[in-house]
Amino acid sequence: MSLYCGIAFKRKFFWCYRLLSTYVTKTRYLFELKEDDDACKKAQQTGAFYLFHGLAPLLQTSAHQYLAPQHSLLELERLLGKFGQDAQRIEDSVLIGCSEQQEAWFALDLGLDNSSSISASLPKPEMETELKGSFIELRKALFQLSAKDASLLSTAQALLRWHDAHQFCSRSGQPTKKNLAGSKRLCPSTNIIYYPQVAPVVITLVSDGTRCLLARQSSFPKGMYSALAGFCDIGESVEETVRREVAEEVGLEVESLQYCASQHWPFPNSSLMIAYHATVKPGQTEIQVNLRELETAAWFSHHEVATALKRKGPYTQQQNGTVPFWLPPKLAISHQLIKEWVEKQTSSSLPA
Ligand SMILES: NC(=O)c1ccc[n+]([C@@H]2O[C@H](COP(=O)([O-])OP(=O)(O)OC[C@H]3O[C@@H](n4cnc5c(N)ncnc54)[C@H](O)[C@@H]3O)[C@@H](O)[C@H]2O)c1
Ligand SMILES: [Mg+2]
Repeated sequence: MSLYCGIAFKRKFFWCYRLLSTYVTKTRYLFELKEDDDACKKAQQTGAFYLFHGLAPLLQTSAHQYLAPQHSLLELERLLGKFGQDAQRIEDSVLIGCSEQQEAWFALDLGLDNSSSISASLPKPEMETELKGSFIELRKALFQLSAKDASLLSTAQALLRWHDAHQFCSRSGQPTKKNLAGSKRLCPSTNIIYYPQVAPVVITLVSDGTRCLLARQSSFPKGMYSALAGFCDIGESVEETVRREVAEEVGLEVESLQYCASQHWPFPNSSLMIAYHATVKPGQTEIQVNLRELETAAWFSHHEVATALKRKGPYTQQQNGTVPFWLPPKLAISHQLIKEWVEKQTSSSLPA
């Protein structure tokens, strides 16, 4: 063995036997389950299942919060048997993550009518009674879930929706087949592989140095304002999308940009929200609202925004006919963006 080979061998040996961190081990395990149907089938034996009906997750109520119950494979087989369904239906489930102890987590929709005959929709009220919970629209429940459940159920819903909408090959028109984990679909006649899609969306909090710009769409709950958001067009960088969206929606030109954070967002389909702080020139702040996109937009002072952050909507109309101005709840990235701006303004106004 040459000196070079000896060093390479030792390096390889060290690499294989080095203790991997829990995070790396978990990531590699999930990768294996996505690539290998047999490994995924084995993981289902000891895994936990989250149930959905027509894309609404099964939830149980506990002290002003919703909990997402998990079911074992055995419980699921028993449930399907009770409703005259074949256990083969479990193959429709999708992998959504795993615990640090490598317990794999799956999601299964019992209400979607699949192209295969084994997957007829199961009756919702009877299932709810049997499962001692309710299937609740994710949009209504999201902000009353723990951060972990919200993230898991958002991923699950996005993935289940994508599979439901991509059962046929867009080239051949033939049925596509999902791999067991649900990380892709294959058309057996053209060999085209389809992967779950995510739409990039920018969300921008515009500031003129002392105030920030917030807007409303008519579809928002009454009184709620948020930062400006918009889908990326094909061919654009995210920076270009920020500039275009701000110009399109409020008629202002962005001067500088600063990246804040990103978030998966399951509505309306599956978006990757990419959040930015932006500034406009102090002298160029006159808003021209694009009424085809927004109901209204306005500048708000630090004090107004800091006060609104403390309010928890949604609100109903008050006796004088007004609704208090409030902001999206904690789990939404717009909240994080606005909170960060408020904190930055507070610290920059403090004496050094
Ligand atoms: N998580 C948060 O904090 C947060 C806050 C605000 C908005 N959002 C999300 O951001 C998204 C985008 O905001 P917006 O509605 O102002 O976007 P927008 O300003 O781009 O306007 C929406 C319009 O864009 C078009 N469009 C282009 N590409 C699209 C695509 N891939 N999917 C759907 N429509 C597309 C449609 O005509 C649609 O009506 C919304 O879906 C909203 O749920 C999330
Ligand atoms: Mg918009």
